Amino acid sequence: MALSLTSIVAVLAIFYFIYSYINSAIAERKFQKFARDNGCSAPFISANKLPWGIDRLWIILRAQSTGLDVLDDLIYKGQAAVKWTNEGSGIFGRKGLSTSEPKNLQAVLATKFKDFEQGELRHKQFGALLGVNVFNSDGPFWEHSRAMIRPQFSRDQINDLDDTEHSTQLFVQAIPIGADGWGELDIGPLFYRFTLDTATAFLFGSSVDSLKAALPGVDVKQLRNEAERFAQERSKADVNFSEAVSLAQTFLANRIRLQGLYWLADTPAFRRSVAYIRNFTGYYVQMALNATGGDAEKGYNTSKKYNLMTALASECRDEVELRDQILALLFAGRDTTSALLSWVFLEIAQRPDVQQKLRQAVQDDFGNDAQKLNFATLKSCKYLQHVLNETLRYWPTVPVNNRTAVRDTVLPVGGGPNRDQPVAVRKGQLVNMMMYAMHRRKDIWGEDALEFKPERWESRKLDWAFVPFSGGPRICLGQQFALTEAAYLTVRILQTFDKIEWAGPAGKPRKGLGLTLFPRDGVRVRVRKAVR
Ligand code: HEM
Repeated sequence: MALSLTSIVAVLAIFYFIYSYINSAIAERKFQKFARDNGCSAPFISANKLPWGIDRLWIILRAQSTGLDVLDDLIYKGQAAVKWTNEGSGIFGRKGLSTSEPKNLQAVLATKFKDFEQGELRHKQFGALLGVNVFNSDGPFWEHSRAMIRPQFSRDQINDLDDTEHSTQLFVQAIPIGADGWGELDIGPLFYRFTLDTATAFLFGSSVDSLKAALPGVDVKQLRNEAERFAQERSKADVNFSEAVSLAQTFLANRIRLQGLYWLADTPAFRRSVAYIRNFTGYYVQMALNATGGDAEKGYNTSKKYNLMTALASECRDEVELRDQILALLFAGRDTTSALLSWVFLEIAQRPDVQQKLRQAVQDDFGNDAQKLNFATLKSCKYLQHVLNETLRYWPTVPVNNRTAVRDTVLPVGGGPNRDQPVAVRKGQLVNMMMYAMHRRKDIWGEDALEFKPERWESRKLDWAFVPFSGGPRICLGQQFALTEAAYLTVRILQTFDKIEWAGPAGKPRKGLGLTLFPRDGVRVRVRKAVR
């Protein structure tokens, strides 16, 4: 008797399930043996109420409307309750290990670097805009990218602060000051413009000067430069570069939140922004390729001072790769640095004691002189550095991060009832690194861990409990660039305004979580121009 098609499919399905079951049972036995051989103990397992972590995803997605503080109420308290390491079935059933242990972060990021990678998901989440680049690749392509880009972040390039001063002056002009010498504004959006302008000057050789659009009485359309007109024509997006970047950034953040369903965050507006940004950047890439290929007729000013695009163009002739590498740097650097500045000024405005001490340090080291500011002098201004460090501890702009294990491996702590035993990690397992929680642990930072206190840095050395820029071979490439820009602008603002008062909502600041952690209600301040 011939079997029907349905019966054949059913038999095959049963065989497939049996095969998968046996396979995973064998893999689990192998993994358990691996764990035993390496002296590992089981991690604390957190159970979800609904399958595949749907309840958790739902809570996170609704956080804005319910007022839940994901970092404090869910992550910090959750990590404290499980003694800083646990395993949970992540969103859509992917088992993840979450940890706020310095030793584990050190292992993932440095000592066991080869056992982990960014993983496929990250490539897909960012790929729609950024293609493949230093930020979202692994293996040989990442090594090649990093080796090519790293020398361009040398101290000499960072020390060229002419463009930074140019943007600082626009920044100050964009602050409306009344006849009484006072002005009130949300200073946060200006930080976004500032970091976009200084980053584009460094990367493209020419700042997009988005701060000009914030000056009083300016016709924004008149400001569009050639690259913007070029991008607009081709992408049919009626935006400028800064608007396109903001929109794309929001979509990228949503793609991260949606995890495996990242592809849902996609609309025609997002695609138009992507096309705009790629064309805009492509315009500069073409000029850099022409310039470095000796085609002077194309009009690129080769005598212009250093810029990263031209430097990279002499090593990489692939137009698309060059574009994606530059874009990755821009996206990795803009929001992170502006979020840092936003938190610094939120704290300075809310804490007159910190402001007073910082102002004194600035006066002592620099007076009112912009000429004295450079990489070395900014670094040696101790209290300024303490304020920056404390801001990055208390408000880490990248509050959580993750890696995927590429083989069965072991992390030094987190197993057993006291979480002090090694813990085994499966190949393919996600390890979530909870920097925000780790930066606020009382057993590491003291009873005052939940206070903003720059003075703690007088006696503290940098170690793996403090990783705002990550660590190991993939440590942030722009760390010194970002710290120099942030320190420079902070000093110049304090030289220009002698009082900064908080004018935003009272109480605990609400957090915004996009690609970075930022003050959700902005940074509303009242400032008084210093009289000289
Ligand atoms: C306060 C400012 C900044 C913070 C807090 C910050 C933080 C970080 C963190 C945590 C990572 C690790 C990401 C990961 O491995 O998953 C990273 C990587 C990176 N950052 Fe930054 N960043 C900042 C500014 C910048 C700037 C200004 C640039 C460039 C202009 C930049 C370029 C990069 C690049 C290229 C990577 C990838 C490095 C690699 O994977 O080899 N960052 N950053």
